[in-house]
Amino acid sequence: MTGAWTAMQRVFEERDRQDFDEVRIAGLAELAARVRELSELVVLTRADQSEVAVVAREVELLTRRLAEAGRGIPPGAQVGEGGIVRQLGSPVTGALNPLAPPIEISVSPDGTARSEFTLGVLYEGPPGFVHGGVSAMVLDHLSGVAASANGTPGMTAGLDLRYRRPTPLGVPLSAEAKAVRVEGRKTFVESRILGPDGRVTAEATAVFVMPTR
Ligand SMILES: CCCCCCCC(=O)SCCNC(=O)CCNC(=O)[C@H](O)C(C)(C)COP(=O)(O)OP(=O)(O)OC[C@H]1O[C@@H](n2cnc3c(N)ncnc32)[C@H](O)[C@@H]1OP(=O)(O)O
Repeated sequence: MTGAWTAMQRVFEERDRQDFDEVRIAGLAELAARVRELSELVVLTRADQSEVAVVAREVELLTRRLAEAGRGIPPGAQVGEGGIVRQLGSPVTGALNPLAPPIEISVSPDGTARSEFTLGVLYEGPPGFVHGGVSAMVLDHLSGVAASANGTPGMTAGLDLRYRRPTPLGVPLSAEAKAVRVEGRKTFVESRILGPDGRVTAEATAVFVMPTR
């Protein structure tokens, strides 16, 4: 293990030492889900201006209420089926992060990381379609899980994306990633997102490098 990697592991360990039992995690996941719904309605609401102002004030009061309990450090991780590490605050998979869709990932015995998910209006790029940066985020993360599942984790050093066709919003998508080659500290991972018709919408080749410093 190297300096930067060891430092990151230490941060993870410190976060994992926090008292986040299953009940607390479930409670915070529920709160995150409600905030996610609220966020979507902020984009979609047809409420008039005065109602919007009242709701904004109420949300401000709720935020203050949580702030009164003080700020801690982000939550740690859960180890799920197949040893998959899921950071609870991740912007991709984190059940406790309202910005995360959040997507669920499983890893099959051959090391393929897979996910099925739907991305709503909060992730829109071109009207009716997923933002390209969001697709990149999903593929980066899924590829990282595949590299870890291969026993060769690392930091994303490169992500080469090809957007084949627009990725539709609000319909079931699937994605998969698999490590295809390891060269010293480098792990190459291929990944793709498929639309509901099974056609590839975006694909990527990522290289993960285990830091030396
Ligand atoms: C389970 C959780 C999943 C989470 C998934 C999400 C992952 C992330 O978001 S990680 C965050 C984004 N990435 C980063 O912040 C990384 C920032 N960069 C770094 O820390 C460093 O540049 C790092 C560690 C990638 C490489 O550093 P360092 O070890 O000094 O690299 P360096 O010595 O230049 O290169 C190592 C090798 O990789 C190769 N390499 C570097 N970049 C690339 C690239 N883009 N493509 C191909 N090869 C590359 C080099 O050519 C070199 O090859 P060789 O050993 O054959 O000469």
